[in-house]
Amino acid sequence: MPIPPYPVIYFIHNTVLPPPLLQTPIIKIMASMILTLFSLPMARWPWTISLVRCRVYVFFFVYVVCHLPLSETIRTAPAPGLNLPEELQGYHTLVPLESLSGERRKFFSWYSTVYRAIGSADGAPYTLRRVENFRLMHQTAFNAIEMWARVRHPNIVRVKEAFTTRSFADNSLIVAYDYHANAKTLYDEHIKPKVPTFQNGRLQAQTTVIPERVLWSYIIQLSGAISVIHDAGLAARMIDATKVLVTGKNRLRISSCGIVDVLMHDARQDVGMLQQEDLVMFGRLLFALCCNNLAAMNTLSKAVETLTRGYSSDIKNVALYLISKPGPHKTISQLIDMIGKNRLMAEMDEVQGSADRLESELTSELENGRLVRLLCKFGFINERPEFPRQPRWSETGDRYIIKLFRDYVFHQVDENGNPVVNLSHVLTCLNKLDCGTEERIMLVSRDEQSCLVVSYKEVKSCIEGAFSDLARPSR
Ligand SMILES: Nc1ncnc2c1ncn2[C@@H]1O[C@H](COP(=O)(O)OP(=O)(O)OP(=O)(O)O)[C@@H](O)[C@H]1O
Repeated sequence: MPIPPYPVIYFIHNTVLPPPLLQTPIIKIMASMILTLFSLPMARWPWTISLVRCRVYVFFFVYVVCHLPLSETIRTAPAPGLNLPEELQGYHTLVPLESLSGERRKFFSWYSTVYRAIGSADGAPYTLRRVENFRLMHQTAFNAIEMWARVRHPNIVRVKEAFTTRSFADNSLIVAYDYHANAKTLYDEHIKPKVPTFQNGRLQAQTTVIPERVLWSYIIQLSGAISVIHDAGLAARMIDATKVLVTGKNRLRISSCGIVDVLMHDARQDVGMLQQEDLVMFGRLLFALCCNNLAAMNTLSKAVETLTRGYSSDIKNVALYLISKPGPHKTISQLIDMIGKNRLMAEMDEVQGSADRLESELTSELENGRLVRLLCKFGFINERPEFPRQPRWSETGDRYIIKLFRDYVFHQVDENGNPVVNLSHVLTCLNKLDCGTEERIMLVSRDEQSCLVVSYKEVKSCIEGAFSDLARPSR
């Protein structure tokens, strides 16, 4: 079935059905029914459905089915009914990453919304933070964004660019960032009250206590990020549980960098002072995480008490140091010294261990990729209906070996004639084929009239020959 061109899908998506219908379970059921229908032989299709109409429906429902499980990972459909611009200075397919209904918190004095959008230049997803009704007074406000765009750190969400636009029917400021699928804020991950669950037969509120080991990892990651920001002559100005993202297992990234510099451009402030404020904000964040409460610092003595109950004196010292009075010796490097080399080494070991785990996962995916490529070649070569009478593809030609090998791998039967479905046999054969080993196997035709002894190496060269023959533009 040909893949429908994007404009067709887009047209159907936007015109045929009202958007809310796209989300309903009934559509899912209808979609699977139509797909089943399509998979039936043509003779059994209801006569009322013409081939063309059916194809349109199928394209549409395949499209809907593909897009229904919209998750943080896959957001490809433009958000319906929100009147979002279709194109925004090199971005398209805007999808809000937060609810636009209900009470909205202000971002400083402005309302802001975060969208995921696709960059037209590279097709990659980006995050756009839009500040509503913001009038840019001086173009120089974007100088800071240029400095931020040069900052690269694994614990900072990369700033891409900033621009103003009237595409939302107001004066909006847009700052574009890298997009991290499935990102949650620290607030959502640890502080937001969770739905109560049944435990030991009773409905109980869920509390999340962050283990001390994880907290140290957070402290180390954020210290590294802040250190790079301060070294670049900048200040983060937004170290807050709602602005630090968790993008993987305990992996933190400071988001929304640079935006405050643009918003507050006119109130020029000393960078040194702002960097001192970063440290205090970092301390507040630590208290919020340890006490499970964003406003923990409002009653400091209680917050210190809670922290002391749950964590070591080293954590308490770090938190108190961060919220202490600014001073020339209060710096992020001083904090890194306080963390100590043992904890830094432990974090490094953890990072290397996790890199090893990822690499080994990736290696098995590579193996899978090789096997899928081989299977695709098989699919292309076997049972080509257009060559039944050509000698090379006949029962005596070299392509016959491929057919017998396919039977050897997939169509073996036991002594009672029952199919043998043995995945490890298939994988072993395909791996030997991929390596082209010298090991020889006996291939027997289905009528047992012909029998060939060949090596995997020979089968491999037959397959490669047949495939390159097929792939040649003019045979
Ligand atoms: N770079 C990013 N990549 C992926 N998701 C992001 C990115 N930045 C923000 N998000 C997601 O967008 C959502 C909204 O972000 P936002 O900063 O507005 O958080 P918030 O909790 O709604 O804060 P506020 O209450 O201040 O609006 C969050 O769920 C966050 O996970």
